[in-house]
Amino acid sequence: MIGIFGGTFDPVHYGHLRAVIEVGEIFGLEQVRLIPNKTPPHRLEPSASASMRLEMLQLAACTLSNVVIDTRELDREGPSYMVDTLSSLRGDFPERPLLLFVGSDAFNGLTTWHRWRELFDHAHIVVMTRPGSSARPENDFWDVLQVFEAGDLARYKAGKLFFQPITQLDISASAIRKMIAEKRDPRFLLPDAVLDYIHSHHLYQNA
Ligand SMILES: Nc1ncnc2c1ncn2[C@@H]1O[C@H](COP(=O)(O)OP(=O)(O)OP(=O)(O)O)[C@@H](O)[C@H]1O
Ligand SMILES: O=C(O)c1ccc[n+]([C@@H]2O[C@H](COP(=O)([O-])O)[C@@H](O)[C@H]2O)c1
Repeated sequence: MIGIFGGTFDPVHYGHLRAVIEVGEIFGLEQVRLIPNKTPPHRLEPSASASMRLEMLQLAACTLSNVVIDTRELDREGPSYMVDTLSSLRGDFPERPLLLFVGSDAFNGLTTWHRWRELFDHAHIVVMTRPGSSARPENDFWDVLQVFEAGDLARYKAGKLFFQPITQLDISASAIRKMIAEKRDPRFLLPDAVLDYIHSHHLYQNA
């Protein structure tokens, strides 16, 4: 099974990294693909450029095993729609179960994503429960798709919805950007190498 973890990563932090390790272990994933977006469809333009967000991700993930940084969204023009990304990954991995991981905050907006129903044609969706955000908006569709045994994800290539609690780390990129703009110290919320990069490139000086 292959894990897919998309994000803006502006910047990457320990909430992301801890989640990647935990889902890799829990589901016995052969690899987790970290996919930074180029043009996020549902939010303002990121503060750091795509190439800087990628460099920070590389610094953060270089010690993780079975993690691949996948640049297909950076290589594509236009909005970084996840349905296009999953369709392209399905082409690369025709026979493997694909697990798209989203935090509960991202899941709560899922029905506003571009062609969202088609996401399930290509992958399962695993919702990682996250502090400050309860993970189940009203939607009859979810009852049809939800499975309660992680083993069901391995039996099908796509199409199931699963909720997975993970260690709760109340860390967000927006809070880190704000701390830096306010000249506060965000150490231990993100890797030192990423923080050094942020300081040396004078990122996030303005909130
Ligand atoms: N602390 C966390 N624990 C679990 N999942 C997280 C955490 N932070 C982010 N995620 C998830 O990682 C994915 C990418 O998130 P993103 O890169 O937007 O980070 P963010 O911290 O949510 O950023 P921002 O604060 O700018 O919105 C999303 O699915 C999000 O829900
Ligand atoms: O495809 C969409 O319409 C879509 C809408 C909102 C978010 N996404 C993707 O979902 C992932 C998490 O989004 P975010 O905003 O929490 O970084 C990231 O890979 C985004 O590109 C995708």
